[in-house]
Amino acid sequence: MRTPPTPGATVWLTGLPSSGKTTLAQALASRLTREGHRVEVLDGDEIRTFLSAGLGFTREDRDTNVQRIGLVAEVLARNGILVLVPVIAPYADSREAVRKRHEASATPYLEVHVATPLQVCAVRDVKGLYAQARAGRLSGLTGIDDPYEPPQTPDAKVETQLQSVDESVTAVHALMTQRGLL
Ligand SMILES: Nc1ncnc2c1ncn2[C@@H]1O[C@H](COP(=O)(O)OS(=O)(=O)O)[C@@H](OP(=O)(O)O)[C@H]1O
Ligand SMILES: Nc1ncnc2c1ncn2[C@@H]1O[C@H](COP(=O)(O)OP(=O)(O)O)[C@@H](O)[C@H]1O
Repeated sequence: MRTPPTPGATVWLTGLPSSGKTTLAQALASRLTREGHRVEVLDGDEIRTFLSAGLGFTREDRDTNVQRIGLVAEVLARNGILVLVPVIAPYADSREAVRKRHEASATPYLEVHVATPLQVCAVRDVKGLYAQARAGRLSGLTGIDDPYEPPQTPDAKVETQLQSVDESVTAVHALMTQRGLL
């Protein structure tokens, strides 16, 4: 007898720039793929090059970006894919709308707060954005002079400043298993 297929799901990784969203999503995707799952990573930078081309970083544009990504994620997840979304999504109401979209189709949705402290993110500064902001060459950087509303009740909180990438992957993987998604 065939075992029933596991459902798809969206796992949204929200957090500051350089918090570890992309690294965690890619490492988790590799593990899930090795385990035989169908996985997609909706990478913020790639989405902004195509699906959200032309959008900037005003509140309105970020909301539009997040809702577009939420729609694509829900469509994929509803059709059995595990969708990992490493996107800042700084506004709580915008994240809530994405959760509601998933609830409306009974599609599993997990919100993971990649809760690396700002000071650690600013030292990592993977893309040099914090340095640009310090030098006065970039304004509206999330966490510096643009808001980041931390999730009040995330499904998980990942403290990457205290863990290796493997440990963070294991934590999210364990949550997905516990919720019956794997
Ligand atoms: N002003 C400003 N604020 C925040 N981030 C900025 C900004 N300008 C460019 N970037 C780069 O764009 C990436 C964020 O895109 P997202 O689509 O994830 O952001 S959002 O959810 O629409 O707010 C983000 O990627 P990550 O560093 O991977 O988070 C940044 O590299
Ligand atoms: N436990 C961890 N999880 C994820 N990233 C980590 C962790 N520990 C250290 N890092 C490092 O933090 C940086 C995060 O960068 P990135 O994933 O591009 O962040 P973001 O996508 O949030 O902007 C990478 O250099 C990564 O190697």
